[in-house]
Amino acid sequence: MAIEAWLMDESNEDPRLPHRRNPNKSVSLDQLAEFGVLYWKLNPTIYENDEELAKIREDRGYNYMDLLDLCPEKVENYEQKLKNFYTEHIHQDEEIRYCLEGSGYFDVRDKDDRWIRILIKAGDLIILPAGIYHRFTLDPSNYVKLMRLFKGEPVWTAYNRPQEDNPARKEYIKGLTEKFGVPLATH
Ligand SMILES: CSCCC(=O)C(=O)O
Ligand SMILES: [Fe+2]
Repeated sequence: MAIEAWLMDESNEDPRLPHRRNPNKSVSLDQLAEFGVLYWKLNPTIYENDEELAKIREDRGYNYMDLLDLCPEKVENYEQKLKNFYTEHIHQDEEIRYCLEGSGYFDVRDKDDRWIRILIKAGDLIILPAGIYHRFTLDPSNYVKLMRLFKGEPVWTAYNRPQEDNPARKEYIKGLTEKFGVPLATH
Protein backbone atom coordinates (compact mmCIF):
# COMPACT_ATOMS: atom_id res chain seq x y z
CA MET A 1 0.00 0.00 0.00
CA ALA A 2 1.23 3.43 -0.87
CA ILE A 3 1.09 6.30 1.51
CA GLU A 4 -2.28 7.70 2.52
CA ALA A 5 -2.90 11.44 2.62
CA TRP A 6 -5.98 13.65 2.66
CA LEU A 7 -7.15 17.23 2.89
CA MET A 8 -7.95 18.03 6.52
CA ASP A 9 -11.29 19.26 7.78
CA GLU A 10 -11.59 22.55 9.67
CA SER A 11 -12.71 21.17 13.03
CA ASN A 12 -10.93 21.97 16.29
CA GLU A 13 -11.44 18.51 17.75
CA ASP A 14 -8.61 16.38 19.16
CA PRO A 15 -5.64 16.64 16.72
CA ARG A 16 -5.04 12.90 17.05
CA LEU A 17 -8.32 12.14 15.28
CA PRO A 18 -8.05 11.64 11.48
CA HIS A 19 -9.74 14.95 10.55
CA ARG A 20 -10.90 13.73 7.15
CA ARG A 21 -13.38 15.76 5.14
CA ASN A 22 -16.77 14.31 4.36
CA PRO A 23 -16.61 13.04 1.66
CA ASN A 24 -12.93 12.21 1.99
CA LYS A 25 -10.59 14.20 -0.30
CA SER A 26 -7.53 12.04 -0.78
CA VAL A 27 -4.19 13.43 -1.93
CA SER A 28 -1.95 11.32 -4.17
CA LEU A 29 1.79 10.73 -4.05
CA ASP A 30 2.13 12.73 -7.28
CA GLN A 31 0.34 15.67 -5.70
CA LEU A 32 2.61 15.49 -2.65
CA ALA A 33 5.66 15.36 -4.92
CA GLU A 34 4.46 18.53 -6.68
CA PHE A 35 5.09 20.54 -3.57
CA GLY A 36 8.27 18.75 -2.70
CA VAL A 37 7.22 15.94 -0.35
CA LEU A 38 8.94 12.65 -1.23
CA TYR A 39 8.07 9.14 -0.11
CA TRP A 40 9.51 5.62 -0.09
CA LYS A 41 8.02 2.36 1.17
CA LEU A 42 10.67 0.15 2.77
CA ASN A 43 10.78 -3.01 4.87
CA PRO A 44 11.09 -1.78 8.49
CA THR A 45 12.03 -5.20 9.89
CA ILE A 46 15.40 -5.14 8.09
CA TYR A 47 16.33 -1.49 8.63
CA GLU A 48 19.69 -2.39 10.14
CA ASN A 49 20.72 -4.19 6.96
CA ASP A 50 18.56 -2.69 4.24
CA GLU A 51 20.31 -2.09 0.91
CA GLU A 52 17.48 0.07 -0.38
CA LEU A 53 17.76 2.35 2.64
CA ALA A 54 21.56 2.38 2.28
CA LYS A 55 21.16 3.47 -1.34
CA ILE A 56 18.81 6.34 -0.47
CA ARG A 57 21.20 7.47 2.27
CA GLU A 58 24.15 7.31 -0.11
CA ASP A 59 22.37 9.02 -3.01
CA ARG A 60 21.16 11.87 -0.80
CA GLY A 61 24.16 12.18 1.50
CA TYR A 62 22.38 11.21 4.72
CA ASN A 63 25.40 10.22 6.80
CA TYR A 64 23.75 11.02 10.16
CA MET A 65 21.15 8.70 11.71
CA ASP A 66 19.48 8.30 15.08
CA LEU A 67 16.31 6.73 16.48
CA LEU A 68 13.49 8.52 18.27
CA ASP A 69 11.25 6.32 20.37
CA LEU A 70 8.33 8.59 21.09
CA CYS A 71 6.98 7.48 24.47
CA PRO A 72 6.95 9.23 27.87
CA GLU A 73 9.45 6.78 29.42
CA LYS A 74 12.12 7.39 26.79
CA VAL A 75 11.78 11.04 25.88
CA GLU A 76 12.73 13.93 28.14
CA ASN A 77 10.10 16.69 28.29
CA TYR A 78 7.73 14.41 26.38
CA GLU A 79 4.63 16.62 26.60
CA GLN A 80 6.54 19.78 25.69
CA LYS A 81 8.19 18.05 22.73
CA LEU A 82 4.86 16.84 21.40
CA LYS A 83 3.50 20.35 21.75
CA ASN A 84 6.45 21.76 19.81
CA PHE A 85 6.08 19.12 17.10
CA TYR A 86 2.46 20.18 16.60
CA THR A 87 3.29 23.88 16.37
CA GLU A 88 3.44 24.91 12.72
CA HIS A 89 7.08 25.41 11.71
CA ILE A 90 9.78 25.12 9.07
CA HIS A 91 13.43 24.05 9.02
CA GLN A 92 16.34 25.31 6.98
CA ASP A 93 17.08 21.73 5.90
CA GLU A 94 15.02 18.77 4.75
CA GLU A 95 13.21 16.80 7.44
CA ILE A 96 13.72 13.07 6.85
CA ARG A 97 11.79 10.57 8.94
CA TYR A 98 11.53 6.80 8.55
CA CYS A 99 8.80 5.09 10.59
CA LEU A 100 9.97 1.78 12.06
CA GLU A 101 7.04 1.08 14.41
CA GLY A 102 3.71 2.62 15.33
CA SER A 103 2.12 5.48 13.41
CA GLY A 104 1.40 9.19 13.41
CA TYR A 105 0.44 12.15 11.26
CA PHE A 106 2.61 14.63 9.42
CA ASP A 107 0.59 17.65 8.34
CA VAL A 108 1.99 19.81 5.56
CA ARG A 109 0.63 22.97 3.94
CA ASP A 110 -0.12 22.61 0.24
CA LYS A 111 0.56 25.37 -2.29
CA ASP A 112 -2.79 26.97 -1.45
CA ASP A 113 -1.99 26.92 2.28
CA ARG A 114 -4.41 24.11 3.13
CA TRP A 115 -3.44 21.36 5.57
CA ILE A 116 -2.72 17.95 4.03
CA ARG A 117 -2.59 15.14 6.59
CA ILE A 118 -0.15 12.29 5.84
CA LEU A 119 -0.52 9.01 7.74
CA ILE A 120 2.87 7.49 8.57
CA LYS A 121 3.10 3.76 9.36
CA ALA A 122 5.94 1.28 9.77
CA GLY A 123 7.91 1.20 6.51
CA ASP A 124 7.10 4.77 5.42
CA LEU A 125 10.06 7.04 4.75
CA ILE A 126 9.13 10.65 4.14
CA ILE A 127 11.13 13.72 3.17
CA LEU A 128 9.76 17.19 3.76
CA PRO A 129 11.60 19.91 1.83
CA ALA A 130 13.36 22.79 3.61
CA GLY A 131 10.97 25.71 4.06
CA ILE A 132 7.64 23.82 3.98
CA TYR A 133 5.27 24.60 6.83
CA HIS A 134 4.47 21.41 8.72
CA ARG A 135 3.69 19.80 12.09
CA PHE A 136 3.48 16.32 13.61
CA THR A 137 1.10 14.54 15.97
CA LEU A 138 0.70 11.05 17.32
CA ASP A 139 -2.56 9.30 16.46
CA PRO A 140 -4.75 7.34 18.94
CA SER A 141 -2.20 4.48 18.95
CA ASN A 142 -0.03 6.94 20.90
CA TYR A 143 3.29 5.49 19.82
CA VAL A 144 5.83 5.87 17.06
CA LYS A 145 9.45 4.89 16.56
CA LEU A 146 11.19 7.02 13.97
CA MET A 147 14.59 7.03 12.35
CA ARG A 148 15.89 10.54 11.79
CA LEU A 149 18.32 11.09 8.93
CA PHE A 150 20.40 14.14 8.14
CA LYS A 151 23.13 15.37 5.84
CA GLY A 152 26.09 16.40 8.02
CA GLU A 153 25.83 17.62 11.61
CA PRO A 154 22.13 17.47 12.54
CA VAL A 155 20.23 20.70 13.14
CA TRP A 156 16.71 20.28 14.49
CA THR A 157 15.91 23.97 14.97
CA ALA A 158 12.24 24.71 14.30
CA TYR A 159 11.22 28.18 13.13
CA ASN A 160 7.60 28.78 13.96
CA ARG A 161 5.26 30.47 11.52
CA PRO A 162 5.40 33.23 10.30
CA GLN A 163 8.77 32.81 8.55
CA GLU A 164 8.31 34.68 5.29
CA ASP A 165 11.74 36.34 5.57
CA ASN A 166 13.55 33.11 6.32
CA PRO A 167 15.91 32.27 3.40
CA ALA A 168 14.77 28.63 3.37
CA ARG A 169 11.13 29.74 3.17
CA LYS A 170 11.91 32.22 0.38
CA GLU A 171 13.75 29.55 -1.57
CA TYR A 172 10.87 27.10 -1.15
CA ILE A 173 8.30 29.70 -2.26
CA LYS A 174 10.47 30.63 -5.24
CA GLY A 175 10.48 27.00 -6.36
CA LEU A 176 6.71 26.75 -6.01
CA THR A 177 6.11 30.03 -7.83
CA GLU A 178 8.32 28.90 -10.73
CA LYS A 179 6.40 25.66 -10.92
CA PHE A 180 2.86 26.96 -10.50
CA GLY A 181 3.29 30.57 -11.58
CA VAL A 182 0.68 31.83 -9.16
CA PRO A 183 0.88 34.12 -6.17
CA LEU A 184 0.69 32.13 -2.96
CA ALA A 185 -0.98 32.81 0.32
CA THR A 186 1.96 34.01 2.39
CA HIS A 187 1.80 35.54 5.82
C1 LIG B 1 8.50 13.43 15.64
S1 LIG B 1 9.42 13.93 14.25
C2 LIG B 1 8.44 15.18 13.45
C3 LIG B 1 8.33 16.44 14.21
C4 LIG B 1 8.99 17.56 13.52
O1 LIG B 1 8.45 18.22 12.68
C5 LIG B 1 10.35 17.85 13.86
O2 LIG B 1 11.00 17.04 14.53
O3 LIG B 1 10.81 18.91 13.45
FE1 LIG C 1 9.78 19.65 11.77
